[in-house]
Amino acid sequence: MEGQDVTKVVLLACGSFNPITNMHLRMFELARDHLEDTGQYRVVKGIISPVGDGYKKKGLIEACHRLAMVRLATEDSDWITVDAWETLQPEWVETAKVVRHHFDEIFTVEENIDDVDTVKYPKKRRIEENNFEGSSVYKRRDATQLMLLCGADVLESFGIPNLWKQEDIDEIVGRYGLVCITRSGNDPHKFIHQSDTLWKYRKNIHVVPEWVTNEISATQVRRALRRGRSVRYLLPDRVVHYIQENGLYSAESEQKNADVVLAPFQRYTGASSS
Ligand SMILES: Nc1ncnc2c1ncn2[C@@H]1O[C@H](COP(=O)(O)OP(=O)(O)OP(=O)(O)O)[C@@H](O)[C@H]1O
Ligand SMILES: O=C(O)c1ccc[n+]([C@@H]2O[C@H](COP(=O)([O-])O)[C@@H](O)[C@H]2O)c1
Repeated sequence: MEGQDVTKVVLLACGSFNPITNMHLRMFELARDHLEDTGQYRVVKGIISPVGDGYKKKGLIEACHRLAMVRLATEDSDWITVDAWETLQPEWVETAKVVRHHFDEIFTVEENIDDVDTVKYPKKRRIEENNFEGSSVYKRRDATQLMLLCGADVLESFGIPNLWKQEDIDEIVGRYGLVCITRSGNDPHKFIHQSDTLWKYRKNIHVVPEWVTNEISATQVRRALRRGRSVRYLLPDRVVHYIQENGLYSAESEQKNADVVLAPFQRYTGASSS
């Protein structure tokens, strides 16, 4: 029987998924094992949220295809799902807003369950902490916690000057929590140590080591496809077939958005989108 102090967790992964790879799916398995090993959490759901076309990153193919591939990739999973809300927004949505949207969805469902329960039990209100200090996110004991799941490159991108808004980092890490999968070339522990913000919220950041070095990246997959090389076993078979049937990822598609001078996420940095 589950202990009183086990917190239910929903994991949310945001990214281009251009295309989804086996490593994206593996991230969820690694994160679930790591969190559940602590005895403090039970992971009840994983959500993949592909970025919309408004992100305008170079080489980003149409959202409908990226979404279809994630659907095929998660078809057999009994806990990892795809959510199209972010993907279908006409403009790029900052990640903090995406996390907030999903939190509100979970909150609404739980409040509705509470409303039904009120007939028998007094209504339990969720009390949000106004400041994000400390590790506990919500005072209501049975509330589901939403955590952002990402690779160490995304965590380290918090340090790129003006790329992320400071208040968004505070909200994501301080209010919700982060699960970060190590990636070769990144040192999340060192990065957390060197950032005052991340150090302050370190109890909300779960760093998950990937012992089997697995450097599948969507960039490498697109490159292989452009060159007519096999990508079998890097991606779920159904995704490989979808790419073949729809003739996705060519030299031409890699030039998509190449003429975009300043993509929305580069609004402050002017950094290259390639
Ligand atoms: N090999 C990997 N190890 C750990 N995390 C990964 C790995 N590949 C992707 N991720 C994480 O998956 C999430 C979504 O990633 P994204 O769609 O940008 O894939 P990507 O392979 O990094 O893409 P690209 O090569 O196009 O930049 C991000 O949080 C990213 O850090
Ligand atoms: O919210 C932000 O300010 C922000 C700034 C840069 C990147 N992001 C998100 O980080 C993810 C990065 O994905 P990718 O494929 O560009 O590595 C994607 O979901 C973006 O929406 C978010």
